[in-house]
Amino acid sequence: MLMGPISMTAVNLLEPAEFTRVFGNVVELAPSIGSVLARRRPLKDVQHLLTELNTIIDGLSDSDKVDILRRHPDLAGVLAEKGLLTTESTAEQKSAGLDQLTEQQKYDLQRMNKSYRDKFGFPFVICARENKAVAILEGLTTRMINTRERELDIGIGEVKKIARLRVCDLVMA
Ligand SMILES: NC(=O)N[C@H]1NC(=O)NC1=O
Repeated sequence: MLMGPISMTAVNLLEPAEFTRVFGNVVELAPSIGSVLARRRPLKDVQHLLTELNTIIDGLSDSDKVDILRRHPDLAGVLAEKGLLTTESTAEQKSAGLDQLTEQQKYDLQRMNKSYRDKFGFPFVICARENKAVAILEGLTTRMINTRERELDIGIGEVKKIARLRVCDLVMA
């Protein structure tokens, strides 16, 4: 069991299965991304790791990108209410103050999340650690009017931001 951030030297030495275990959730519930990343080693530094990770994500087909978005839990959704989020997502949603919403805010967010999913066929994804609850509610309203193609792009951009912060928690700078 690894405790705390690890050095890049250690990252490069991890057995493939161990690497996938450690990096298997930098993209939410997408361990296959971790496995592909394992094969891109040796990695010079954190920046190199992040560049490779972004290249892997950019190289996915549109349908695989949609699949990645669909692995993300709704913000302040049913899974959050039931305490069934991943450890990472729990901390992220908390950092945005999504565990402190008023009943009205929670209702609004859940209703808008549903409209968004109905329109685009994938959930609204935003990097919660870079946004507070009010900004998330505003972002959802603004992004709702975009095209599906644009939202796939923005959503994947947010996945990369989430992944970057998760990587920074795992690896020493
Ligand atoms: N729907 C959505 O954006 N979920 C995510 N965002 C984030 O920062 N962590 C998540 O799980």
